[in-house]
Amino acid sequence: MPFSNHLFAAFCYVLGAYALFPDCTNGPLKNETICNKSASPLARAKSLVALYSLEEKINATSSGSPGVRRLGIPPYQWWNEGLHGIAGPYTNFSKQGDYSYSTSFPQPILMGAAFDDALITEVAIVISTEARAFNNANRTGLDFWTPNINPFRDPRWGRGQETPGEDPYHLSSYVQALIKGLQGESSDPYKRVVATCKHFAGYDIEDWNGNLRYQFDAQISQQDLVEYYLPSFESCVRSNVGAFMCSYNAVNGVPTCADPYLLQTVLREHWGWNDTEQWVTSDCDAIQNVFLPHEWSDTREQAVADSLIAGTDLDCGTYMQSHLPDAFAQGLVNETVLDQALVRQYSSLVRVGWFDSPDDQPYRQLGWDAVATNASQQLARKVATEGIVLLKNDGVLPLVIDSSMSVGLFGDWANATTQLLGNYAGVSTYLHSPLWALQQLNATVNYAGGKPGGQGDPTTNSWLALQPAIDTSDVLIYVGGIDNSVEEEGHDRGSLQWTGAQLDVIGQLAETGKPTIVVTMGGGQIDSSPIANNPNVSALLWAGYPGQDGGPAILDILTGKAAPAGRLPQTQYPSSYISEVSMTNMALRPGKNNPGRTYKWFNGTAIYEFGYGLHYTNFSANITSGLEQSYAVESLASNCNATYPDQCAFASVEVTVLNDGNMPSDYVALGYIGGTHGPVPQPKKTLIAYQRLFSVAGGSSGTATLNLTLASLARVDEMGNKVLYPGDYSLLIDNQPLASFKFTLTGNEAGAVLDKWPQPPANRAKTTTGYYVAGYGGEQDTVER
Ligand SMILES: O=[N+]([O-])c1ccc(O[C@@H]2O[C@@H](CO)[C@H](O)[C@H]2O)cc1
Repeated sequence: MPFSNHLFAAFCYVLGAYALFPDCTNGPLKNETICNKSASPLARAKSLVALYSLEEKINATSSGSPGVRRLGIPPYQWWNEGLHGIAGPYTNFSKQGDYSYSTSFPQPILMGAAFDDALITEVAIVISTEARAFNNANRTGLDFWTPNINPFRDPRWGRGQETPGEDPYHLSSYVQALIKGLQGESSDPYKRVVATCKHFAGYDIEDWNGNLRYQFDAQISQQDLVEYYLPSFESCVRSNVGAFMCSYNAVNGVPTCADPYLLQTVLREHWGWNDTEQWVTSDCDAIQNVFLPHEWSDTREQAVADSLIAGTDLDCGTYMQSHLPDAFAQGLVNETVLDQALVRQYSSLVRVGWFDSPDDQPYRQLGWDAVATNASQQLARKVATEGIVLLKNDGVLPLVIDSSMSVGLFGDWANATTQLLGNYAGVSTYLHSPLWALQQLNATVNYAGGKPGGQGDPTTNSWLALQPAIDTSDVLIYVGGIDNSVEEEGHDRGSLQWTGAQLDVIGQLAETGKPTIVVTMGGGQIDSSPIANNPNVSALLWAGYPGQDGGPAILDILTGKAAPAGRLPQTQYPSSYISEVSMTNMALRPGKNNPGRTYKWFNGTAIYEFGYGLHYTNFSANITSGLEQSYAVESLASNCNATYPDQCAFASVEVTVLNDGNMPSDYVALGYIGGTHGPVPQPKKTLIAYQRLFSVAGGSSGTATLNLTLASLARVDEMGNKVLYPGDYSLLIDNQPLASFKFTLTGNEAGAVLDKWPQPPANRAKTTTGYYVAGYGGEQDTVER
């Protein structure tokens, strides 16, 4: 469906006065199993689907499901977004008054920089609470197409801002915390909302040199898939996430929405994702793309049949609605597969309580007073503050800003409004810019920011008069960087350099010799070496897209009201990096025309490394206890009986962190495994645990507990197996190896396999027949194509 049609559908939906929920008390279904609260979600959903005609079933494959009036099933819009607050094309914010706004948190790239998983759960609880309140007012749905957890592999990616960063362990841990807050505990009688892990898999190109996301075929080795592209998705499965979204691109020749290997063999069979109440949606219009431009299927009918059979249960769009009737007529698909898809959808709606009366569940009582509360406003500011990263400081920070001071404020972002939010934002409670925040502090403010739209202008013509503001100020603050005019959905960056005239202006400020502080914004890192290397620039901060209270959060850090402790969630590469590797090269390890990707494999020198972040004080980390010197690989592996090797404990390491300075500060302990073991080349180091410590007072210590499992030690072989290898191991905090934590594993050079990876079928050609499709409720079917 073209964009304009989606907009039209959104318009109709927002205007439509639909019934909210099926009426299981008085409606036509009241005596059916679907309304029986003591029956299982599977039995309830099956009973409903059994009442549908084929036409009604086909209609229900669309994200804009029309419902079935004769059965009292209202329309349901599945497409809802919630990346950093409720949002999306079908969420209805009033023009004013109740439900006219909600809480807008920072973009995930900044939330990821906080390395504070408990805080992410708190954020997600606010989002799911606000979602429920909006849903009760018929303004949004109960499932949300968030999180975006494709790892931020290449700094050019226009949507890296939507992710927590580049490291797969970090993403996996973050997403587990997030899903817990969005959905609630697995044991809860009702899910808060359904979360959707997207985009499965290998999706991280928008439009780079004519390589469009709708068409791109990502060539990924099994080793890189298991090591890098899939762990965050596996973490979703273990978090019992309710939905997955397959992506626009193909992986190794097969469009993901039509790939039974990814959707069935990996997702449901190998990882064990629930087969009866968890569903896969396509990305929007991705099923159409299976036909064109992928040309995977020869006809439109074949494309919808291929996708449904492969395991895509819902179509964002109307392509299945339009073409399934002919696919059935041509015998390309049977009703068992369609029933399976619908049973998954409706079981999921049972789990959020769609069919049950408001008295049965707390979430149906939530109203406007649960939205944008004081506590959620404070949380939005806190998470931004926790994420901000201090990259450079000659001692000028923290700044005392009082009425005696005259502060010059410059840059495109100084008076930012919606820029603060980044993409996939709803309507926020307010938008507090750095200028607004500075004006609350009682100092004299000399503002000379760029005008909106100045990003593309390589001159300072559109800027307010700089010189008078410079001359009358004691300290100069520049707030700039990039925004969604440079990095966005559908558009990757062509350069990692600062845009427009920004560096010229920063140079002009620094030349005065007055304290000059630069705050850089945006999701993808920009090469800030000219700032890092300029001795006249006193300080540099990175603040991502900081959300509705971004300005106050920045000022909290600048003034020392909060101490900086965020860490970069992605590598800041030199701008030459992008001429050394094509964006379409998915390999992580260095090789021909590839200097390697991420902190693990990049063989050049980063401007600022992943995990980098300064404080207003000094920390040193150490451990008091050592480890046994030697372990046998075989016995470690054979003693590990848990379903997942990372549930088998190896060691719990207590790291003592001393604050050597005066200021209290948070500190993020990032624990890495280093050493020489397993296949070559070796990664420089691998993040395996982290913990944020809070308010460690000057002169005292905090303790971080890093829980190491066998998965912390495992490496991935070329076939994608997770293997425990003999060799030398060390534990590092940041780049500092802990002297007393070194050990060896002994055993056969081949190591011991902890998790055997299912290989893709040798023949993945489109003519393959007889794809295996697991049936629901224990039955299994092989569907002939
Ligand atoms: O036609 N449109 O209006 C439209 C808008 C956004 C869009 O992007 C896709 O939709 C999002 C659904 O969650 C996915 O994250 C993204 O890849 C795809 C299509």
